[in-house]
Order: sequence, then structure tokens, then C-alpha cells
Amino acid sequence: MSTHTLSSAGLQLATPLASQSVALSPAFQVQGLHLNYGRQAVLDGIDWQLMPGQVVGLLGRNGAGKTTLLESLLGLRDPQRGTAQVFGCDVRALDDATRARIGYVPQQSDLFEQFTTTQLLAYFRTFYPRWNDALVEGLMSRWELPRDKPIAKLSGGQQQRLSIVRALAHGPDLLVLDEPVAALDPLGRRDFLRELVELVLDRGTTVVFSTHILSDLERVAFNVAFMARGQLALQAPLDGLMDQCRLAQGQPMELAPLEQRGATVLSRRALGDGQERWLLQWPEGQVLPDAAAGLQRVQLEDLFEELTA
Ligand SMILES: Nc1ncnc2c1ncn2[C@@H]1O[C@H](COP(=O)(O)OP(=O)(O)OP(=O)(O)O)[C@@H](O)[C@H]1O
Repeated sequence: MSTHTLSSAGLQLATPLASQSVALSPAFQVQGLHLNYGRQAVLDGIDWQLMPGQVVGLLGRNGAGKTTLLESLLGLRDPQRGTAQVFGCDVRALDDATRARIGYVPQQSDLFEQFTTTQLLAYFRTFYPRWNDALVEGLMSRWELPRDKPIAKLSGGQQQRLSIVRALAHGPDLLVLDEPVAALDPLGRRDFLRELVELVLDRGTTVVFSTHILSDLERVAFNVAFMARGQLALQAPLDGLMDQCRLAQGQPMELAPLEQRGATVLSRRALGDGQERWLLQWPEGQVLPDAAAGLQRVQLEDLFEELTA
């Protein structure tokens, strides 16, 4: 692991609040979220919460509902049913103090396009008592962001960087990032991920991060959550999933004994000719059957393929 790699265990140690004996309350909690567009159920009864200091990569295919879920948990959409709370505060009536603890990078830039970069940051600075001038200055210089150009004239990647600077500047306790790196070049992505890791290690920030760039998640190695058919299929530490999950292929009757050997079937998919592919997970700490059983190790891409179908 590189020095910038987080394991889920590392995150727990890095979380100042986690070491306290007081009962922790979730950074956010959604319960029974249902949101339909016409007859399409985009959120189909989602329960989800993250504790302070947890970092989760949210994965799902195009149109799975990631943006809808992230916006709903921040109170930016109005689900037909269910509740969402951030730091114990109902998102339909967020107070200013709670709002100031949230940083959000939307998928679509929402920056005021007529402002220059400097004007925009000066404007937001007035709202946040914890605004970190040194961090802003460092990122602006390192990312070579033009200071006096109207935002409308910045490139897509520059706008995304600015959106990230704005979201990090006030030291949020909860950071919600909706495909924050989609428009960044590889160096920008690496730099951003480093920044994110440092933020989490320093402050125990809770982070939800949706992305399609699986290699980024593998580099940062936090928890992953998979979204499909309006539900969260699974959330678990990525390291643990890699260790305890295997793919198996064959006739269902041939595969069934693997269940008797302690595995849970996370997904099964018909391949034709009566063959199926199963994604199996063994409990943590259990020794897996050896490779002779025809089991294949998994990559994050395999988990994505099987769990988001
Ligand atoms: N305002 C809207 N009106 C109607 N349908 C919508 C609206 N917003 C989103 N949808 C639909 O809801 C579904 C989920 O969209 P959403 O943007 O949440 O998915 P996503 O997982 O973030 O996708 P992507 O990975 O492509 O960004 C899609 O089928 C989309 O077409």
C-alpha cells in the first residue's frame, strides 16, 4: 500500500471522534427513501447511514440513481417518502450551523458564471467561519487556476477544480462528491485524491464519493457501496471484499455445495447453456476453499459488473 492509501481500519484510527467513548450519531442517515419519476422508481426504499470519519465510494451504472440519492440526502430533491438527516438535522429544515458543516461538489457545476474565481471564493468566504485561506491559496496555486477570468470562460476541468476548492475550503465535516474527478486530467485526479486522503486523516471527515473511475477507488481503497435497481446492493470495505469474495462458474448444482461451505451468494447470473456465474462471499477470517474448487479472485471491476447488474 502507498502512504496515501487508506484502509478501513486506518480510517477508524484516523477518526478523532471514533476514539471517544460517547455513543456516536451518524453523519447522515436516510430511511425508507422512495423517489419515483413517473413510473420509474429511482430510489426504492433506501436505508443508508455513514458514521463520522467513514469514507465510501458510491458505484452504480449510468442512471442507477446515484445523483438522485446524493441530492436527496442533502435535501436538494424531494422524495415522495422517507426521511434524511445530516448531523441529526432534518434536511428539509437545515439550520445554518449544520449547513456550514457540509461540502458538496455537484456533478453539474453550479458556480456563478459571471464571477471571477477570486470573486466567487471571496463571496463564499463570508458565509463560513472556518474558511481556510491557506488551503485555498495552496490549491489555487498548485492547480494553476486563473484568478481574474470569469468562471464561464474556464475549462470544464478548471471549473471542477474550483468547485472542489470551494467545497474543501470551509473544512466540512461531511463531504459529498458527485463524480468530482470526471473532468480532471490524471495529475489533477491524483492531486485531488491526495488532498482528500489528507483531509480525512487530519480531520476525520465523512466522505461520500460517486465515481466511474474504479482505479481511483482502488488507489484510495476505502469502503464501497453498490447501487442497483433503486437499492444499495452492498456496502463493505474494499480490502475485505477483495479478500473474501470469489467468482465461480458452472451448473447451479455444481455450485450449490459452495454455499454449504460457508459462502453467501451475493449475485448469480445466467450465462446460457445452463451455466451460471456466482459471486460468493465468505465470512471475514474464514479460510477460503483452494483454487482447485474453480474459484477466481475478483477485481473491483468484477464486483461492479456483478453487483450493479
Ligand atoms: N428530473 C428528472 N426527471 C425525470 N427523470 C429523471 C430526472 N433526473 C433523473 N432522472 C432519471 O432518474 C434516473 C437516475 O438518474 P441519476 O442522475 O440519479 O443517475 P446516476 O446514477 O447519477 O447516473 P450517472 O452515472 O449517469 O450520472 C435516470 O434514469 C434519469 O434519467
